[in-house]
Amino acid sequence: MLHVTPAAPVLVTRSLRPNYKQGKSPLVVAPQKHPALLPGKQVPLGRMDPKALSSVLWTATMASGRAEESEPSLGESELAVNPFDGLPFSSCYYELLEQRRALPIWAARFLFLEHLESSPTGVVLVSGEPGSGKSTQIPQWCAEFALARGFQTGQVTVTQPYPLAAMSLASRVADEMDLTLGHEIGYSIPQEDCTGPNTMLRFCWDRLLLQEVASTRGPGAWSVLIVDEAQERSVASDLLQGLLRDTKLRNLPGDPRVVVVTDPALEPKLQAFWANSPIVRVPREPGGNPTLVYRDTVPTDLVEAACQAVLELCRQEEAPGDVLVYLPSEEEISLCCESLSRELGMLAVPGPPPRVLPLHPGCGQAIQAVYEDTDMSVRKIVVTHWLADFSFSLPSIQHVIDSGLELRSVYSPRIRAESQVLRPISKCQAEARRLRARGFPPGSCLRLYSKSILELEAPPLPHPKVLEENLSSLVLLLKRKQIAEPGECHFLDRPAPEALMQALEDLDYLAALDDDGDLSDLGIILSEFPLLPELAKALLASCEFNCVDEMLTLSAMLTAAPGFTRPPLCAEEAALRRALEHADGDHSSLIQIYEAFVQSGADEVWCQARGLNWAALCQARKLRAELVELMQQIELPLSQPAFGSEQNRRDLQKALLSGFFLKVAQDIDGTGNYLLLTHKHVAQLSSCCSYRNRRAPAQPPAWVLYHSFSISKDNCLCIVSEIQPQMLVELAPPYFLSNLPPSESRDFLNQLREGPAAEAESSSPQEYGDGCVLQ
Ligand SMILES: Nc1ncnc2c1ncn2[C@@H]1O[C@H](COP(=O)(O)OP(=O)(O)OP(=O)(O)O)[C@@H](O)[C@H]1O
Repeated sequence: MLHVTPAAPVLVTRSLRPNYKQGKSPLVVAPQKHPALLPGKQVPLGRMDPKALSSVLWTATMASGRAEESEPSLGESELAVNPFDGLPFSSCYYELLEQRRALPIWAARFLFLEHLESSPTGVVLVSGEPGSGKSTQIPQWCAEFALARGFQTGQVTVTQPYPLAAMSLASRVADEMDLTLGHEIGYSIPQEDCTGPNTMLRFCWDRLLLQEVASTRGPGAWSVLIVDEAQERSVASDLLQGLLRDTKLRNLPGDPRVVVVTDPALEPKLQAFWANSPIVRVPREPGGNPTLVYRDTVPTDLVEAACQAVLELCRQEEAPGDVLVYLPSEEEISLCCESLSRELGMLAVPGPPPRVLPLHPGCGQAIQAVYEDTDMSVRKIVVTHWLADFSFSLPSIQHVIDSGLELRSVYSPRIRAESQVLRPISKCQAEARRLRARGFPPGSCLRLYSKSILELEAPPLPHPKVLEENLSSLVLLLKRKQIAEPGECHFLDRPAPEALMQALEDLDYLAALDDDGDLSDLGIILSEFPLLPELAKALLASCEFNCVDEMLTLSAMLTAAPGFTRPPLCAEEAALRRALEHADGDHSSLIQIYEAFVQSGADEVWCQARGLNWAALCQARKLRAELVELMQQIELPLSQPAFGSEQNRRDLQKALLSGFFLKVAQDIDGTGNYLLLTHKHVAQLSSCCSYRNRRAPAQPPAWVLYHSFSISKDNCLCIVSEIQPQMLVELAPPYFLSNLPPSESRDFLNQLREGPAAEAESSSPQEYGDGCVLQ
């Protein structure tokens, strides 16, 4: 619930406020908050009649009305106060207001506000093309609506499918509303909560909101919930909509509203899903269509083809303007940026060389650079992938180069494996990319593929992620607080029954469910952690095995820094990296890398020299601190660091096996062909695995535990450590072992269980028996 600070009875100078924005007039004024923000002056709950609505909307949204008509003189600006903080608008506000009013969505403002007030379902749909102003303007109008109602049911929350988009939008909207980021406007993304007690508009990663809703943490109430970028079909966005439609999340007092924002391509599906809800269609931008060119064949080297196309544009004097390049993956973005930076520096064209900017999740906060207007005479080349299909609208783009492919991770529940799938983008994404080059004058869009590929191979809409992800975390959340049975919940597209069954089975093996299929006490604790269920289980088990310190590091590294390395660029880098490898396997190497990183003082240059992703390691450090806090809140014991001792090595193995017993493989012929116990699938160690890099003639370990299995390029096991089968027998639930598909490995394990292990168990219950406490 939002706590609104009453107006202070003293004079306040704006310059005294933290994060005070440039450009605001340093006037000394008495705060003049909107009456709804003053104590005892709140607008009554419930529906308002249309006249009251228009009067309240006028007051709330037109408190800045003088401002919106035209930029006032200095004397007038002293009168025009921001209704959200009672302070005069700055000159920046008026500049941005001009830009806002030019957005296509501005024409639909009053229609939207009317629907928000009067929608019979409490839900409003908004459909408009990328760049029309949906993500930046709708939240502001909802904040005005909520202000008119006194924020009685909480803040306005906007979900985004990508954390970086949430962060970037919050910063932009804070500027547009002339408010302070971290105060009235905030954002919540993994390991970063930039909100305060007075935050009334919050941009939130959709997954995080779902986690908050399911757990006991977080606000859990809102005046308006905006589900933005619904066409991205993230699991959390689809699920939130399902729960909202089933009114599982809408039994809140005070008539909270829901706004679902989408690209026009998903509009028919959403309209059917949200029957009887009004829809606001944003008028099309009047800009001309870009010239569209197809290539007859898909180039074998996409990076090279994209670079050549950029260079060609830069050589043409008649083709000024910024360029947006779409490639399939982060790796290709990096290669393309490196190559372009090299070649553009040597290009013989007048003026300064263009600026090359990557735009992908690994960029972190640096992502905002794509919006910064440095020198207008410097051309910007932004290289990106699916992240900028619908988010990150850049107004200066004139030319688009579209590879037409995307690399996505797809999970197969049958073999519990991720695969990296290179596939054509959907027609909807191709159209969104083309529209980025609309404008005055219209630019160009080069598709590095043929028209027939688009027509015959591209699906109409982006793939729903609920059909492509491991659902165990989702099912855990649904079971929490008994929000809904996964099978009963309405989804825009129902997840495959096989995927739900596998998720339930995995949770059952982890002892997260009780005999009735409800969440067990252990399951409730697991659901509190922002970790994969098996990793959360390993962390809990580490309390039993006295290795919490190391497991915390490992959990943070496995979650926040999965892509923390790239293949070494040179022999020196490879040697420095090899020095960080640990003889006990990849998990211990991760701990060792983290500790060395902390010892270096989180030094970026130290990371670069070893080919380590500095931003990912910083993220891991933040997550580790968050996990420590969570452990303390739940009153779980912490332990002293003991990394490197023999006892600690064994303890870590036990803790890991308690969560990851489903991910064990045996080398069946002594040559590195590993049989996955759960599916009888054979895989090899990944080329990054420390066991592969050992000096010959080292033998690969006979039994391993792996973190993930990918069938994409090389059918490989990633992040692998040796285990003892005896330990597996002791720590995995007995019925898991009996349920394994028939194999020599299974027979061996069952023999171990029935034979000496049983004796060992009875004679030495302390050895491995501790794990049973958690089962
Ligand atoms: N983080 C930002 N920094 C600066 N300007 C921004 C930022 N985000 C959006 N804008 C500006 O706001 C305009 C409207 O973008 P907005 O994101 O609201 O459109 P949209 O319809 O939601 O498109 P999309 O679906 O791509 O998000 C853009 O043209 C851009 O100029």
